Amino acid sequence: MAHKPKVMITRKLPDSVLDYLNEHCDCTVWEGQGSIPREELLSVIKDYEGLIVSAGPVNAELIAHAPRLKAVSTVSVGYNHFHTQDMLAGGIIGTHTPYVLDDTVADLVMALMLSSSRRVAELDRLVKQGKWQRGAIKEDQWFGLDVHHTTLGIIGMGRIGEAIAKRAVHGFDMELLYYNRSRKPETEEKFGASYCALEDLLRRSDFVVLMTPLTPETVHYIRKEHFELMKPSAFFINASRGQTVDEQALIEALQSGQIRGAGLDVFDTEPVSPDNPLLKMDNVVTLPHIGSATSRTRYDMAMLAAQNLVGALTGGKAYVVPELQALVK
Ligand SMILES: O=CC(=O)O
Repeated sequence: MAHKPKVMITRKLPDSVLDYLNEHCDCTVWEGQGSIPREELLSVIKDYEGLIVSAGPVNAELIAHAPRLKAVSTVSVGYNHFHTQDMLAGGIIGTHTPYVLDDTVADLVMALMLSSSRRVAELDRLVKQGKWQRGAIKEDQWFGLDVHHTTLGIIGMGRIGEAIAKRAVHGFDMELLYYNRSRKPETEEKFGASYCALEDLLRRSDFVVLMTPLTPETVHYIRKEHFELMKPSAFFINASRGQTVDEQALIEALQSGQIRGAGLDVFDTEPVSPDNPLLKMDNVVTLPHIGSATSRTRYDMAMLAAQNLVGALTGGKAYVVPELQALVK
């Protein structure tokens, strides 16, 4: 019988994904609560050739404990937990799950825009608290701001940025500005989008959506001086990674009224600390990092991560992250 690579799976996966993996690999699944403790992972990883994760650093420390490791597959599109220099030096292939979540994350970004500007979460709380009584509150106190026919600025025009652009331009008649490392002439044509400098985008947008991946270059990419440029009526939406924003500067911009509100799916520290001031603000919609969390998309991501791992271990097809593609050429 052909050699089946030993694979460690550090998170729960659907049964049919496990069945697929078991056909190709000799699998061990972490059965404990939550994610596997680091010490536990470091102590068992020495026997494994493959690893499935969704968080936790894949770095020199882990690689030093893993003499047989060949590939790590993350069940996420973001791979900021991959220390790609260390992986390159160790010859460890890293894969991720692009494409399958683009529309689902774009839907959530629209939800954050709509719920922050139309005060959906805030007014839902108010109704449930029995405060919807005629005359008790002046109705215009509940008014929000429109999404349609306003200006959207997207920072980071990748696949998810494009899926947001499609909804915003074709569904909500929004004018689209974008800032990206490189210009995207096709996107400009398809959505009538204008490429502009970051500062210009911040000044002109009613909604600023941050979609840039977290890399060493994008840590605290949006800071105090950026919020200072935004309109007092603008909303800041983040569904990328919390560390792409200086969270303290965001808190201060919201407290001082420099911007009108925010829709956040990600935080500097996750799970977010219960005493984070953002949780006390009615003008901020807070979600627990659920951008891709629909049953179908999470299933597709799990299956793609499994296929990636098998592909990476057997020389087949896999979505290897760009920084590590040299390992499979
Ligand atoms: O945040 C989710 C992902 O990177 O897939």
